Amino acid sequence: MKQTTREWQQLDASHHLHPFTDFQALNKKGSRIITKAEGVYLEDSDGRRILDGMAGLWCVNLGYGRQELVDAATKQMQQLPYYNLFFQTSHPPAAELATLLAEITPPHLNHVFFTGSGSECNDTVLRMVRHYWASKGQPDKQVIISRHNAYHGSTVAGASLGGMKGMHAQGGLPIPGIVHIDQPYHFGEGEGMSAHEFGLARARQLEEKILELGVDKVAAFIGEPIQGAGGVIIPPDSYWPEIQRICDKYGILLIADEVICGFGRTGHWFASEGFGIKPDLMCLAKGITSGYLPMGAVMVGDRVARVLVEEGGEFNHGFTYSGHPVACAVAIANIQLMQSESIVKRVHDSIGPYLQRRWSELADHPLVGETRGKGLVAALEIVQDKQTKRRFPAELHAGMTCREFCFNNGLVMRAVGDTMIISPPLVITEEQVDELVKLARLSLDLTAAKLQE
Ligand SMILES: Cc1ncc(COP(=O)(O)O)c(CNc2cccc(C(=O)O)c2)c1O
Repeated sequence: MKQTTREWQQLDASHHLHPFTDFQALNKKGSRIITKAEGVYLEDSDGRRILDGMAGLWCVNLGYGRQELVDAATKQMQQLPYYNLFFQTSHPPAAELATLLAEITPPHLNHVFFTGSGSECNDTVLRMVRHYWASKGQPDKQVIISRHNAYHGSTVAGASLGGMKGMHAQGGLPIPGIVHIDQPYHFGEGEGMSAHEFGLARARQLEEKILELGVDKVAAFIGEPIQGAGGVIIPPDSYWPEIQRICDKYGILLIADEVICGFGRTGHWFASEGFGIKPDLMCLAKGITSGYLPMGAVMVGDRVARVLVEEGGEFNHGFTYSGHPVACAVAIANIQLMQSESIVKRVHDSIGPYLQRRWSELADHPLVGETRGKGLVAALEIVQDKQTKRRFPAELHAGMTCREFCFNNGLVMRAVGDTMIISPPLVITEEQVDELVKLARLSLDLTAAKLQE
């Protein structure tokens, strides 16, 4: 079906409702048609090459065009394209991937519940932790505490666990039994406190909330080690150890949502290791298959797995595509490539520090109030005044303006409000990091000129 860009755009506008999109605005503008990709580069229907600074949606960790992943999918598709895990059946890819995940995740995480996405992971953990406490004779321990501006997906439970007002406003969310405390966003909400004291203050809101609700009502706390879609909110070092201490003190379960942070993104296989926390449950998706096929997995810690296995009876939950065999085969090949190419070590020891060093040079730009990052995820804050950190008036849409300049200059950067984000494939080279930073600086220059018009 060879079409011109305009023809693709017309078909798309006539029939396709995009996620998180103002449909009318996009139809006026016309969608950008991405037709192929290789390494860290996309190509659009006009042949333009674009450096994918977002690895798709934080997920194409091994980059595009990895033939090993295509071969793994083809082989499994030919062998067994689908079978389910419901009828007391399993298949080799599911058993092999579960074993591999138990090996590469922290030592107390030895059981896997497969899903089809990150949102489905979070729906799973909500039901799982409530079932866990009910199985222990404490059915009233139902509440899950999350954070404002968290992102945990778009299903009803995922969006409710998330803390995004715009999502809660559509569909009558959050559902009961989910409450939110403030996020550890020092740049935006630090109120003049040092990072250390701010991290403790925000973590201690968890203890206040537990005591307000009653320990006998609280099932778990959920958090992204680094909040991704909320704007790459990297908590102060004092934050996570205090959260862990409070969870341990009151015996509530700790859920780490590593859909973005997992699989090497922060320079560790899993960010929980880097932040020194020991989650009872860990949600994984995105990088598990480098985005080549949809997959999610909930890692279940021994404390929870023992109760579910020995006392839980049948856990009435699961999905048609839980542990899809082809997705499992691609995930196995993906993880094995990460191991054989020492991807995580390279992020931790070389390309991660290199990117963070080059990225931090942008802090001298007149528009930039702060740069921050860890491993191969980074952000910068666009401000009108560097000293006071005053933002531009919202109606100027500084972030979206910068994002458009990026695209037009051949770079994908994500804008969350006036925070610009990068999360490139983990295989990016130093030369490509240089190109990314150069294009980012050019886009900031163009944005500054536009905002001063
Ligand atoms: C931490 C976290 N948890 C759960 C999900 C949901 O995963 P699924 O999408 O596979 O159901 C996510 C997904 N994160 C996500 C998804 C789509 C867009 C963006 C963005 O930053 O624009 C971020 C996520 O970042």
